[in-house]
Amino acid sequence: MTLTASPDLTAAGTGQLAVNLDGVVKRFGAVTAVDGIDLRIRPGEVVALLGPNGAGKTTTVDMLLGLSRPTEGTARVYGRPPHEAVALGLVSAVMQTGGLLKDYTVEETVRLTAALFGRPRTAVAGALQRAGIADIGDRLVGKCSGGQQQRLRFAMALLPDPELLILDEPTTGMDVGGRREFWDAIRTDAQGGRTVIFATHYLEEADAYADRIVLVRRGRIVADGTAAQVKALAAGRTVRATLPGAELADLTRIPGVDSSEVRGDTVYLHGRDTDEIARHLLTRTGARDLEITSRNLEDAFLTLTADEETPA
Ligand SMILES: Nc1ncnc2c1ncn2[C@@H]1O[C@H](COP(=O)(O)OP(=O)(O)OP(=O)(O)O)[C@@H](O)[C@H]1O
Repeated sequence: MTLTASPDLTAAGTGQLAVNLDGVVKRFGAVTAVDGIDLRIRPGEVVALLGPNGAGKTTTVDMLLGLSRPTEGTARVYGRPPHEAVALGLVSAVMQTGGLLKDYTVEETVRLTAALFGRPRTAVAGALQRAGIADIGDRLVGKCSGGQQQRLRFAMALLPDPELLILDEPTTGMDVGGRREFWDAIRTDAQGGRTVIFATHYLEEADAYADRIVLVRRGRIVADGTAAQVKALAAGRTVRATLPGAELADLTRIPGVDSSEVRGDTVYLHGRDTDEIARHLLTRTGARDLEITSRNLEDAFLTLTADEETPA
């Protein structure tokens, strides 16, 4: 199955860039984890990298954090190679696990981190406050919930006052309440202008907390737009028709088509104005047996990110 995102959703803006990935490919031996990603993120954007397991999200995040280098292409963060941006404190990360000692209190943990990285003590109270954990400063880390531990990692990441915060699937395993409190803290902080990139496979999380959703499948971007644009793309309908010998490239050019798919003699055309698509098919092509169906957000996400072998 092949799907194409509508061109207006893939257009990148101009201006000073927080992140600039240009033709980035990452291979691990025979495995191509990232297969040609171009991504431009402006300062202050809150961006979700959304995709199923194995889509290449963590590999992309690792390159943005300078933990690995692209096999091809270039990665720049605030105009610099990522490892330099990290060393300068321009970027920090909230990872999913690790890095916490359970016998320290919340506040001691942040103080210790500040001391280790030469951050001023005055930054500690502010970081606890911004992460929404100032009231549990004397709680032992081992007694904190999963959500509180993530907000503690968030507080630690805030110490250098980074321009860009990167979160790799930060709420995996958290309950609904913990996730909400965690994201409320991130959102409130981002209102101050910090750039935030988070990887997730929770569609609702991307929808609720990102200004922009970048859908990744098999190491490629398959859709890129504001949450509202991707939602509109996802909220469209599908025209199914029998059209032997159809070429994907021709289908994608039909007015109103956002994405298309060919399976044998059957074509699937997805778009917002399915009447227009149906009219075109009936008047300009030999299509027959038309059927129009609605898709919900979840279906659309699965379709956009499904593997080639998986029927949509
Ligand atoms: N160090 C590595 N060596 C070999 N293959 C790797 C390595 N790291 C990642 N991969 C492969 O690259 C692909 C992308 O993996 P990646 O972890 O980036 O995906 P992801 O979107 O973050 O998935 P998940 O949601 O499961 O974390 C997968 O097929 C994975 O098995």
